[in-house]
Amino acid sequence: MEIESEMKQSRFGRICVFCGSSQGKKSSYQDAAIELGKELVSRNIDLVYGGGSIGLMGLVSQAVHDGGRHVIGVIPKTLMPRELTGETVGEVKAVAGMHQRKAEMAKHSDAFIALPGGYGTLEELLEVITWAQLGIHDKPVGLLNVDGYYNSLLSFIDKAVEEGFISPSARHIIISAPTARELVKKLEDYVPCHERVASKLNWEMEQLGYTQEYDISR
Ligand SMILES: C/C(=C\CNc1ncnc2c1ncn2[C@@H]1O[C@H](COP(=O)(O)O)[C@@H](O)[C@H]1O)CO
Repeated sequence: MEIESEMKQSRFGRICVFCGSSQGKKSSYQDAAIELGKELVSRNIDLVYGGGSIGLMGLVSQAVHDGGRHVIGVIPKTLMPRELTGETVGEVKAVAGMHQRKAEMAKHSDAFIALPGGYGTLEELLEVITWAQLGIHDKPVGLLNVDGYYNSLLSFIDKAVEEGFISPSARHIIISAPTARELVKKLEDYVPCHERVASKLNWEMEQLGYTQEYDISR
């Protein structure tokens, strides 16, 4: 029993989940979103996500909310009408636009997980990977590779390493696993080991026009 409670003690207070605004064709994608929500609840981790109730976003947020953990949905004002994104559970943070949303989601999270999704999910995932590579943050980034959904992306990234566009140490930024339980366990154990382009710099997202309140490294 003691071992069980030790296992559930997380180093993360909040995890940001990127995922499809669609549900995907296979029920395994929907099951994985709910499983991930339950896994966060079992480890007392709160959720940060893109807001709304559509697609996998709705399933993961509902599962975390139903389990009694806090949910923060970060949503641009233009996407706030209910007919666009549905009802948001938990706390809603309204932001000016997509860039501010990503910075705000990152700032409030201790780690990131991508479930299956489309362009939006890929863009959010690749941005936090790029930020890790640059040394803007050193928060773990996980890919929930449900039913091999991300196999071709992982192969492409390996190809980019082979061809000299991604350094082998930066390849280690992405942590992947087929189930939520295995993935969160790996994220808990993650130690950053890539060479940062500009380590220990106090990034303030100046390039995006944000001030110190958007420093996501802390
Ligand atoms: C475009 C319209 C509705 C989409 N509604 C969305 N509401 C909230 N957040 C969204 C929406 N669409 C994309 N996102 C963000 O991107 C990620 C999912 O995108 P994907 O392309 O489905 O993978 C998600 O994490 C959100 O942050 C009106 O027709």
